[in-house]
Amino acid sequence: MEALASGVPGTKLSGFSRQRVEHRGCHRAEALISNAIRASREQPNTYLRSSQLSYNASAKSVHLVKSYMHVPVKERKLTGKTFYSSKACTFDEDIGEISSNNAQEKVGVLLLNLGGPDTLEDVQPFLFNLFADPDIIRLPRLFRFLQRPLAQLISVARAPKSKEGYAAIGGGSPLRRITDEQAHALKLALEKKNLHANVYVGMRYWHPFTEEAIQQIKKDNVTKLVILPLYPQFSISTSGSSIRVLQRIFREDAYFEGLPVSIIESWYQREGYVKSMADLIEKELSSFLKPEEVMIFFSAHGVPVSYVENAGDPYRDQMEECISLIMDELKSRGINNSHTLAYQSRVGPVQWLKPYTDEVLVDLGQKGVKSLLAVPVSFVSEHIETLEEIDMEYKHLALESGIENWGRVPALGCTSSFISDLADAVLEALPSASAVSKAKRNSSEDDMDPLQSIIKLFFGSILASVLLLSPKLLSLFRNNLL
Ligand SMILES: C=CC1=C(C)c2cc3[nH]c(cc4nc(cc5[nH]c(cc1n2)c(C)c5CCC(=O)O)C(CCC(=O)O)=C4C)c(C)c3C=C
Ligand SMILES: [Fe+2]
Repeated sequence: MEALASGVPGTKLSGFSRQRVEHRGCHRAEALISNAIRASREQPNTYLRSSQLSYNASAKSVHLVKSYMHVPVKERKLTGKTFYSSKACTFDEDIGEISSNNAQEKVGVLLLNLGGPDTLEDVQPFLFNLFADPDIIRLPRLFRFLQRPLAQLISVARAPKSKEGYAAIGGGSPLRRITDEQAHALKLALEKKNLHANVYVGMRYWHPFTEEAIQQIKKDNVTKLVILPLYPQFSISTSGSSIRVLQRIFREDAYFEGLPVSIIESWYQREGYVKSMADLIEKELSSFLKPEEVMIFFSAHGVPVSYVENAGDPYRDQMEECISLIMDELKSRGINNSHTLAYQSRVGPVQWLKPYTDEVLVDLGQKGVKSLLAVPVSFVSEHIETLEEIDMEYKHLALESGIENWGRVPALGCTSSFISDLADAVLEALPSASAVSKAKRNSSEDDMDPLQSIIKLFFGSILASVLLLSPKLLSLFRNNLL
């Protein structure tokens, strides 16, 4: 192996990711290096840290290893685990022919998603799974043993309200069907691009569970795996939670420990995604009588403020960056509508990201906005929060508040430009697949001595009883706020 070029200095940065691009034939070696340098300069917030190009004479291939860093849009003090703040960066350069899989290689793509109840009977157990997730209800370590009893309590209390919502959209979530369709479309798109891969679906809170998909991947003897969460932006509560489940499984299974894996943590910044969103918005705007007067209303799923401000969740930064990329794309097409971003679907009594969608709608109506186009932006399938919350609740509220013309952009679903871009993301991620090293256990609780555990349990139980029987909590149940 002969090194051809290396080294580009970086600047003050806060995390880095590595991408390996394989290119057949060495005639474009110099061009690739200069492209990489140019691309790193053109990528906002991204800097090429180093690059190394080597030529393998026997394989007749050139390897370009690019290490580059990402600086978050706004510097925030991250007190949480830095694991959550990194993201896989990709260049939109033409990397030439990507090697299609050889005979022994079995590529798998695992799509991660939230999952939803198939029937009304599934609603309460689905909610239990959701609230039992420590990435959804983040209890202090001392109270972790309360996670499941609390999940039981909250899921039973919330089920009637959730059931009404699912009943209004046909008696269950469409998420499983749509995600299966996306998986099928992605498999076809990959085949078109010369990659034969099995595409699996792993849901976090309902069937088919991530654990089921993982068993199938092992059965199929997959030799390289790309993990693709179907959330454009990363949040601790969505992609982070699913990746945490995978990390636990991988740690405990020798097969997965040795399996080359590549995780695409977020992809809201991909040109294909941004353009596909802009296409949908442009099309929907044209259905208004006076398209130029329509306000584009991005409605993102909220998360509690504490995720962003205390736990280092990059979600809000990524969401803001995503909106500005979509608006830039629209501007480049001569579409200069006004726009705004608000957060929907808050649950429970804590503070969530603001401004809240319902409050902004009322405000805009009062200020005299007459035409509004709602754009769901955290998720790429139709689901309860688009079909019920936006199309029914928010539409009703908007019309009541003085907005006269209402429209809603559909979710991307199986839009071909979008699926084709996801396929490109998979192809670009494949070369960097590497075995997941055995993560160090960092839970001091696992190593706690038995006496310490008993003391914690004792005081924890007293506090828990006080908490659970507190008038505030009981009134929340009565008022159906949970
Ligand atoms: C209680 C905390 C919740 C956080 C944090 C949260 C983050 C979050 N969720 C999505 C996407 C979806 N959530 C969906 C349903 C749903 N989510 C919560 C709670 C939190 N979500 C609940 C209680 C429910 C159930 C429905 C309800 O009772 O309101 C779904 C819908 C699935 C479906 O069945 O159609 C999606 C999708 C994102 C993107 C996100 C953080 C960024
Ligand atoms: Fe949610």
